[in-house]
Amino acid sequence: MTNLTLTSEYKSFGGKLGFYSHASSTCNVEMRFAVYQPPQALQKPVPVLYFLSGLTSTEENFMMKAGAQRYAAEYGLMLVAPDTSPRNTGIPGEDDDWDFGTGAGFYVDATEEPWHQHYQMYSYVVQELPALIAANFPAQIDKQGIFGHSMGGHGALVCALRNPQLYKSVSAFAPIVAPMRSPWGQKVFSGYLGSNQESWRLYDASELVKQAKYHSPILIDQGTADKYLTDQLLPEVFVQACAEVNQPLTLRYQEGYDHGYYFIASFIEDHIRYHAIALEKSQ
Ligand SMILES: N[C@@H](CCC(=O)N[C@@H](CSC=O)C(=O)NCC(=O)O)C(=O)O
Repeated sequence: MTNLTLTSEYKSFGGKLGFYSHASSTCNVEMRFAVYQPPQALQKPVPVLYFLSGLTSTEENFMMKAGAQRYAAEYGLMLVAPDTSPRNTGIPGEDDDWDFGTGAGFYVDATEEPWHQHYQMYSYVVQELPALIAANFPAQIDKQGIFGHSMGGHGALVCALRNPQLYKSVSAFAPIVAPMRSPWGQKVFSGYLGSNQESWRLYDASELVKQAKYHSPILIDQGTADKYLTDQLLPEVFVQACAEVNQPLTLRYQEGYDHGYYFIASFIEDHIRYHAIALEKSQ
């Protein structure tokens, strides 16, 4: 494997789950990610589905808790889950808050010191990681989809809306769809991007969708018992933005579900099927 260290590997649903580390040229520090290769990948290259996790998560949470491998094996998709931030960078205070710094890279390219040198999660996810996947795994790199949860749902929407040619499908669980209006978003954008809110717009799905519609319908699941629903997630802002530009959106409010992985696991099959169909159809 070029430039990758395999740290552990497990057989799962006839396929292979591996955890990897590597020296990242984008984040200038060691980065980690997980890859699930379905059994079909033994015979031929398969489409790739990236999952971006939420605040405090690592590359492990999704693979351990979502129950996704069963469906990835059924539909023949490779799953890739990166860590949520650089770690152990030496930046003073990087571990002080659970919603800023370590575990909270927010999928932006930081422009502010001292974060700028390492916190380049947008470029890492969109450029360096897909290049590593293409070089080291049996991946159909022209068939990539992306999804995520909460902070990672925000990241997935931003990556897809800014790079519709790279991502043929996008979906999210309880995403932060209007970070410029949410306390989490305002805190991290101030720290990573500075006070000029023009630069924040590049990382706000509700702003981006108004600039350029996405080529395919977007799927979002949102629990009604999610404690972050009304102050942090603000799905109604995205609904309004999509309506303004006639962007097809399926937003499903799931009665009684909270923000956690029991919710994600309940609807993971729908999301994987949605991506499998879209990636199969894509050119
Ligand atoms: N520590 C926090 C709770 C953090 C939390 O709920 N993280 C979510 C994502 S929230 C938005 O991005 C998560 O996915 N956690 C990982 C998991 O495995 O559940 C607190 O004390 O409130």
